[in-house]
Amino acid sequence: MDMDALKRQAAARALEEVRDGMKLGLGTGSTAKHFVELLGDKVRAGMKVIGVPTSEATRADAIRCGVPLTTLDEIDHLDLTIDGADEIDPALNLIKGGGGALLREKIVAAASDRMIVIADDSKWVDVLGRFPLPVEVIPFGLAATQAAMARAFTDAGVSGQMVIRKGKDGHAFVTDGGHWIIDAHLGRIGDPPRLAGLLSVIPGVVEHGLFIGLGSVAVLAGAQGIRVVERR
Ligand SMILES: O=C(CO)[C@H](O)[C@H](O)COP(=O)(O)O
Repeated sequence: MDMDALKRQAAARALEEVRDGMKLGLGTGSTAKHFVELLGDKVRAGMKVIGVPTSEATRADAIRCGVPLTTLDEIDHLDLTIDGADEIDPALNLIKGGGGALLREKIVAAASDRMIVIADDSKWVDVLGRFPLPVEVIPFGLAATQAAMARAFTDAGVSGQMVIRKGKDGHAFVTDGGHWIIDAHLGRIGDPPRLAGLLSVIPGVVEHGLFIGLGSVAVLAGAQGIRVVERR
């Protein structure tokens, strides 16, 4: 089975957790897009839900699929967020931000009672860090921010190249919030909560892609079927 079919299976399994009347966080990326499409089918069949999109891309998808939307200005709390991830470890720590939406994704996940992470099982890893860690930064003072990030990496026992993400036009990729992303190629992140804490206090860092304690359940689709892993 191809990867895209696995992503859709994970999305379909997560949809079983959605109940009438729920306020939902809608993730970003190819797996989350499947979820939004399947949710649109349910809405057309009469299900009443309302969603908060985590990116302009997801907003457009949700509108196309007929999913009613609101914002975290109008409501301050969500029942459930369903989102993809770039890596998931056994503690359900995540690396997110491959699609550049990590800031809104984290705000939405943090406003939710539960977060279901949907993925094909290639995203499951023993230790986070093979996927470059996205860090959303303010362009002002970039060299100083990168120097502070390098010190944080040393303190957390990791190291690696920092690459400013480029868009298709060859210029710096700009997030929905107007910031840039540095992809940090760290290899193995032995203590993700420690690194998360060290990055969070750097002034030029808007947010980082380590999601610690936010994922409640992971739904992983693989050749052998679907595995549901709950955070202990
Ligand atoms: O964090 C994300 C976007 O910022 C995505 O959830 C992550 O990149 C996974 O994407 P995909 O489902 O396309 O593999």
